[in-house]
Amino acid sequence: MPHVTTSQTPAAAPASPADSPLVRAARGLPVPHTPVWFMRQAGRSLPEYRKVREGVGMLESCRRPDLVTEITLQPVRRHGVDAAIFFSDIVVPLAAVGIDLDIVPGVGPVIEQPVRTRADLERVRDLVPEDVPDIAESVRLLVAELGPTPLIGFAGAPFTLASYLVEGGPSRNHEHTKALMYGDPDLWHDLCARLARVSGAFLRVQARAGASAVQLFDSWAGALSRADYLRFVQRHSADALAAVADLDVPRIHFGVGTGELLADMGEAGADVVGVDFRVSLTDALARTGGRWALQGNLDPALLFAPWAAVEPQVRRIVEEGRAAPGHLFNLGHGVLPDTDPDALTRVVELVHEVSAR
Ligand SMILES: Cc1c2[nH]c(c1CCC(=O)O)Cc1[nH]c(c(CCC(=O)O)c1C)Cc1[nH]c(c(CCC(=O)O)c1C)Cc1[nH]c(c(C)c1CCC(=O)O)C2
Repeated sequence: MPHVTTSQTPAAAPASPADSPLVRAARGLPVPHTPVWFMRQAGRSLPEYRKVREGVGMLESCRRPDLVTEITLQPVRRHGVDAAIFFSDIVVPLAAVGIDLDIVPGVGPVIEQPVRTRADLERVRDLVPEDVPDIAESVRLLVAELGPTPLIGFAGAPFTLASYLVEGGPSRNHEHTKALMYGDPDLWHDLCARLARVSGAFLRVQARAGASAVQLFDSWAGALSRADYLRFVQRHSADALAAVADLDVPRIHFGVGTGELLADMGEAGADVVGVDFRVSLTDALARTGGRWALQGNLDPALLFAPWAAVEPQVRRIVEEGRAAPGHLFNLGHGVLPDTDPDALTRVVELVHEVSAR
């Protein structure tokens, strides 16, 4: 691969998603500029999103290829980000295998009957491609529309999915989850093994249909001690990531409050470790020993501050990212619903400008 010259400005399009700045940075290859995308870039911060979602439930919208493609493309058109993230939700594959759940606005996923006993486990069956033909169709439509811009597929990690299933919904303390983990480790590992298969199969459907990278969201892994992560969780996330190991798509592994787990999350089989806003990229690099590319990590709440305050933080993160084997600029967690979309567009422009080489 020839070194990309400085004449290649951010506006110069790569030939294919596999040669895009995002995929190259994820592999630790030289890039014309630091790629940037935002978790939850598709969603309520955009008026055009709210418009197309009017009167359509969240889960329904995730299963309609016309809506999935439109919503996924909206932030790419508006912000000029370096990747699209597939519009879906971490609970979509759970619903697809028949678990009765809903996504309640302002609350999140709510499970009709929590999974807490051996008998409940039977409801967590394997996901087969025939369960989600619409997902593969949406990915194919998107890949055709996106041209050289890569599409990132994703899934929830076993621990985060287990937390929703065991608690029955969003939880601050994850007490039922931890009670199960410690009270019946065999049942816990069986549940997570099933979830790893669901998660891995969902990633695989997206990658086989043409997604150029995948992200495993273990959003709530930061609720665990390192010892518990290693004992109860890491192997299952590794299994989910291993499901796409043969497909040549870079794998991003992200969690919130996981500063103590960054190397362990890399060890699970990632190419890129996601860093939230609590740990600087410089510290994250020291903690991971330069073994993985890094993704992150502007505090999403900072986007509510005046631009004059945001700008130096964006510059700092780009600078810190230069020392990493590869850097994918992102927020430290998802875009907050009331974010001014123009602030996101400005961040994209600034990242491209200051990182152009
Ligand atoms: C934990 C988690 C969930 N879902 C997801 C995670 C992991 C990422 C994270 O840590 O935030 C992942 C997710 N959910 C959604 C996406 C879309 C793609 C993107 O990032 O742009 C992605 C990647 C759409 C969504 N998922 C959800 C929305 C909002 C629903 C709506 O628009 O009505 C969107 C756009 C709903 C959802 N789904 C979930 C929550 C906590 C919520 C918020 C509930 C609320 O505040 O209303 C579960």
